Amino acid sequence: MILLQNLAKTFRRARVLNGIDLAVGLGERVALIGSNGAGKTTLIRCLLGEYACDGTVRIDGLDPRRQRTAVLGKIGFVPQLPPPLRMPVGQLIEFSAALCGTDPARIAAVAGRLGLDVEAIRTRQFVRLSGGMKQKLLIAIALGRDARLLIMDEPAANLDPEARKIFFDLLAQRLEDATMIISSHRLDEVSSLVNRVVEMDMGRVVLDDKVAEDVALTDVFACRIVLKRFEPAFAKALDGWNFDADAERLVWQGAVAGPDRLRFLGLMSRYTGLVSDLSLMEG
Ligand SMILES: Nc1ncnc2c1ncn2[C@@H]1O[C@H](COP(=O)(O)OP(=O)(O)OP(=O)(O)O)[C@@H](O)[C@H]1O
Repeated sequence: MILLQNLAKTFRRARVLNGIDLAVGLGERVALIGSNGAGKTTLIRCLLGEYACDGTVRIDGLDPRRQRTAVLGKIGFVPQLPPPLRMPVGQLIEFSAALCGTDPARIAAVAGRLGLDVEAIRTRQFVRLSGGMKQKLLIAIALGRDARLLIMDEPAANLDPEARKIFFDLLAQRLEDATMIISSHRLDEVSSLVNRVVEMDMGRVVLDDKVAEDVALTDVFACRIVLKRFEPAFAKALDGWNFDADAERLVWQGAVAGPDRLRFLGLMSRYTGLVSDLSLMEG
């Protein structure tokens, strides 16, 4: 469904994507993780055809630069930052619905589930809504249609906890019919949704893990983590995982149960700057 071959993107002289090869098939749900500036948003913008780039980008065999309308017709997209649209909310919903061939009422219904009363804000300019309200509306536009491909860039970042939960419930209802790419800083939040984790660092893919659904309930992984320096926050985060540390508290060892593996990696992804080595060995 998605094919990237030797994808590279340079802004002025800075190489931001550096030879990315990635194939995402039908039904795959990818968590795109990585620290700030790793290149996640740039990769997503290349997928949407917003940037000219080197290498190959194909969505269902189509080139998003040359066949932009056809490609965007397939994608429900939630951006990280809302566009500064002056259009009133009602008009934006009508416009988006017409563009995606869906019923505006479907969009309003999803917004309602997320706690956004569209009728009450119909005449307000989109740009004047709060950050969370904008996010809810953008999610409603992406989910209130039959897109087979959902691309979401930090979609839950501005949502309150209740809306966050409903949003993930809504996505869970699409597991059977949609291929997803969700960029997130919180792998623990998306781990129950995804079946593949792609981690980026400095414009490259540094981890590509498809095995989430193969991991048996009984699998146990021996884990060893080496830190560059000790930080109390790390020790606190490992509380409850039953890890032992050496005297300097730089080398940590323990066992991680198979089904907890993604949640554990999500936890570790918050400490990428601190970890110098991490191994998970199937026992
Ligand atoms: N339009 C642009 N012009 C110049 N540099 C850019 C532009 N967009 C992104 N960059 C640079 O590209 C690098 C990757 O940025 P990108 O937004 O893709 O990272 P990210 O992984 O999405 O980060 P975050 O988690 O902070 O959203 C950064 O160094 C950023 O400064």
